[in-house]
Amino acid sequence: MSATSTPPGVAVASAPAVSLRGASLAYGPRTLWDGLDLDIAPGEFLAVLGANGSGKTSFLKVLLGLVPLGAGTLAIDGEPARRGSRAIGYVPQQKHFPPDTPLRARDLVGLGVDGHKWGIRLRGRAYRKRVDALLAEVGAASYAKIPVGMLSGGEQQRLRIAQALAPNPKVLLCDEPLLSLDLHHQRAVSALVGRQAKRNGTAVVFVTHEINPILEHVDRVLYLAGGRFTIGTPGEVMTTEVLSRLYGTHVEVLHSHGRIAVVGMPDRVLDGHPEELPGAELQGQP
Ligand SMILES: Nc1ncnc2c1ncn2[C@@H]1O[C@H](COP(=O)(O)OP(=O)(O)OP(=O)(O)O)[C@@H](O)[C@H]1O
Repeated sequence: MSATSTPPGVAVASAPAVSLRGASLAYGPRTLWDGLDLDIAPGEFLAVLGANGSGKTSFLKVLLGLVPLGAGTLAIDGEPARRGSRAIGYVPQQKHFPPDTPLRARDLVGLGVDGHKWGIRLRGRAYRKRVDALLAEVGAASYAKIPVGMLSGGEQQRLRIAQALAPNPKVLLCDEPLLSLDLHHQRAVSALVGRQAKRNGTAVVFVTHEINPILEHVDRVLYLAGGRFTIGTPGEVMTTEVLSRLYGTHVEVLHSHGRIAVVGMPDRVLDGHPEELPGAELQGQP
């Protein structure tokens, strides 16, 4: 499948929010991906899928400017990737705040609103209104004044998402943001991120093990496995033929009631060769 393609339903006129050409990443002798050509358009929602260790988080680290490409080029909003770019919002893989963190929920979200203006914190009405709106959007208004360390993992995660959305970024990078959320909040957060893409033109890169909670929002999938990848719409990528070819072994992709289950995925794939068979992982668990 061709790697560089225009996402369906996304306007072609605008310059890409993310552009990779001939990109590769390797740690020592191990290549995670190679020859990656990919444009992500403003407003596009890209899901990044793959087994443990396939390089999903590393892909985000490259976009964040934390890990250099081995070869090829990367532009974020037309500029070379760099640490601390205001064009990027980032929801990291979840870590708990220590219980004694001296920050209330609304202060954490507020850092996303004015965190870049060191020393000039004009916390007036507009600031408070924006923080209140963000808290309401992620369903966190009721615990706005609670210290973050006292909150549950799911509650903390909703705050991180609000913080990442605060500057209205050009590109939103999410690393497994639904992990500790219950089903209701998984749906709410997925819809919020989907809205951010479509209404505000934010390009979303969403790393996940489980495509079902975000399926209705996803434009394209980047699927990584054993040093190889494939890119396309969920309908193009999530098929028995395509994933069996990618994994180099037979996996079965089942579609039922709008959900997708991948059955028979190898536990680990190293450099294109399945290591252990027959593992099974369901992507369709409710
Ligand atoms: N700095 C590093 N140096 C060497 N190897 C690394 C480094 N960072 C990651 N790796 C290796 O690269 C591979 C991909 O790691 P990465 O965290 O990107 O995978 P992932 O797909 O996000 O995995 P998971 O689903 O388990 O979070 C792993 O085998 C990991 O051990």
